[in-house]
Amino acid sequence: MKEILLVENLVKTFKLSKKQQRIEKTNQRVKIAVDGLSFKAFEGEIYGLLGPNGAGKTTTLRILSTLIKTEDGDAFIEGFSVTKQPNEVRKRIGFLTSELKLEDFFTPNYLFDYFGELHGVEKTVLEERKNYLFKKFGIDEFSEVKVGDLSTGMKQKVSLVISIVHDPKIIIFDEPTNGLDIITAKTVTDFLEELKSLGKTIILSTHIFSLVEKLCDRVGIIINGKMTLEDTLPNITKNDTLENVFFKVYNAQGGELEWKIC
Ligand SMILES: Nc1ncnc2c1ncn2[C@@H]1O[C@H](COP(=O)(O)OP(=O)(O)OP(=O)(O)O)[C@@H](O)[C@H]1O
Repeated sequence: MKEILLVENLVKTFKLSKKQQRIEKTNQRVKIAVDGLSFKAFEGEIYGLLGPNGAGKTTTLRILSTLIKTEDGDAFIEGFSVTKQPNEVRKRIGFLTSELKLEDFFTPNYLFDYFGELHGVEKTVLEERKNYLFKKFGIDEFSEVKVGDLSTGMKQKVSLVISIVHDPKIIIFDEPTNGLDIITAKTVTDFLEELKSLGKTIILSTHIFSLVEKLCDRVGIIINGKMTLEDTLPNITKNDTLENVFFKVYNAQGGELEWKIC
């Protein structure tokens, strides 16, 4: 198996404002969001980062996507360092988060072309890719409708196709089905499986056990910014459910329960 992603000892801390201290119920001025995190992902696999709210999943994925800088350690995508070669990394990754907000004024058609050109995708390739993806996600009917007038699900689908406009080798999804209705969520999860079958590596963060059980080849459980358990899904679950395994690990860490109900 070819190693596509290598994450070594990432560390990220945030200064907490008074308001954040109140929310986090702490007097500490600094929050260690990611605490020496390491893991690997291989070609053609779906890797799930599973963890409760505030575990450090989003922060980790934002470091891998070169949106924020790590304070220590490094991560390598096809051997390129996120700290030293961010431009090379950006060519090879697509990043999607439900927090991504597309500009309301533009149409899906315009945005796809704009980001495609930004990534230097050749015009005929871009057109072919757009036709395929817009048809697949039912965007073609809305391609000239301004984003501001689209439904939430359609906006999310547009964000998804734009995140992969440059056909990246590794696709990073932060909570890929968050806020989607069941039909759109299924379209997205089916598409993740299709990407995997094309040899792409997918890293996704989630707190939904069933999503991990359905999709992921390997799983890393993050608690308090630390990797507490990492293995293939069958090795992690053995004869148990992922949920049971997770709570055993979580309780062993002395964690307080803070888990979204899905
Ligand atoms: N910009 C920031 N400033 C201060 N604290 C932050 C910032 N970003 C994240 N944090 C804190 O870092 C910790 C990890 O946050 P992160 O968003 O990475 O967790 P997560 O695992 O993605 O959680 P969730 O499932 O809720 O999205 C949390 O305690 C969060 O409040």
